[in-house]
Amino acid sequence: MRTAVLSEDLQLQIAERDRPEPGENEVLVRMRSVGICGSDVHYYEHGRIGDYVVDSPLVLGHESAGEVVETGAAVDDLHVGDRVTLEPGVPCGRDDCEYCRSDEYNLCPDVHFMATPPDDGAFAEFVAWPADYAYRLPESVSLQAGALIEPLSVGIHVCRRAGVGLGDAVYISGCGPIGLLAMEVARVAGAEPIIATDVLPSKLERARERGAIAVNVAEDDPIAAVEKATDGRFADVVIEASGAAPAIENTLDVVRRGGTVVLVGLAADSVVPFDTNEIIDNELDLLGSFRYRHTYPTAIELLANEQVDVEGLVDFEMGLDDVDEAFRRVQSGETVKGMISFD
Ligand SMILES: NC(=O)C1=CN([C@@H]2O[C@H](COP(=O)(O)OP(=O)(O)OC[C@H]3O[C@@H](n4cnc5c(N)ncnc54)[C@H](O)[C@@H]3O)[C@@H](O)[C@H]2O)C=CC1
Ligand SMILES: CC(=O)[C@H](N)C(=O)O
Repeated sequence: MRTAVLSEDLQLQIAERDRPEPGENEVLVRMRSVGICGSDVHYYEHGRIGDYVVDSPLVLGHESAGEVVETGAAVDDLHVGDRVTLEPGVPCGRDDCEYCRSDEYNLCPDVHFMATPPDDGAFAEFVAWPADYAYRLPESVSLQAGALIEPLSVGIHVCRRAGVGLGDAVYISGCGPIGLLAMEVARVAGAEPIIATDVLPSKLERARERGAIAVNVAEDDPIAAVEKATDGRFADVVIEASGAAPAIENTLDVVRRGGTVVLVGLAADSVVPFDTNEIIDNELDLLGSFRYRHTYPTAIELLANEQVDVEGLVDFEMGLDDVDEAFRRVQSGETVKGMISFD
């Protein structure tokens, strides 16, 4: 089968690999649609994210959907022909794992996560995956939308962490896929107004189309903008989804007293100055949000009910053979989401 493999010297090339055999609790999925995530592009450019280093050939891609073509002997709830999306993180599930036991499985330290060294991802014609982490898609949900359940899940988890609710003023910095999808979920939860910031007009336009007050922080003062939008009250919830140091610093200036700040964007340099007394004086809840847990069924429902739009994020779709060109397009920074489709 064909796969797109990133070599140790950071060449992204098509390589032939053996088609995997599904284990007894696995399904074999013929891939149909796989999104290119910022983390894929980061590995492609730098060969590492923190301690995860591409020191042997790695198949990228973790936003995936396809069709079941074979099932393991012990799988009885999925069948050949089912259209599925794959949750890319499979925790260890051991009884002595505190996180798996407590159901905070996204925090399992021994998770296997697609396209995170040494675990291969989904830019491959076939992927064998545990059936427990493969979710059937209703007919009304396209395979492209199914693949984008992964970043949508990040948005659901961040809104759950923040407890976004009816009438909350939500401020989101960063209008990439994560910021925009957090915005979609916040809107469904009843947030109003939503103030979104970025430094690129093309990204801000996507936020505006989705009903947000869009602020270009390269030109305008975000603090004044949020003050005006909330009649001086400031944001109930701040979601930082850019990873940019100035935006992270800014979070404390745009949140109301007693409000919540959730950091989801990963900073290139995680040492960002914070006025800790401000956190205390204003009794802020400062939270982190890491991937997601129990979000796939919710995401499928949101899509089936047409409550959120994920396909509107997609700028282009290319075949697996053009994967390198597709990565270069995403690298330009002007697109929100590029997809690889399979024949
Ligand atoms: N915590 C988690 O579980 C996850 C974290 N991430 C992280 O979330 C962040 C967002 O992911 P994507 O949307 O895929 O990235 P992205 O790179 O597509 O989007 C980031 C956006 O922030 C904008 N930006 C840059 N400087 C800014 C500033 N000063 N103020 C406001 N916006 C600014 C950029 O122009 C860009 O549109 C990344 O740091 C990524 O690594 C992604 C997935 C999961
Ligand atoms: C940080 C990422 O972008 C990636 N989706 C991950 O969850 O590792």
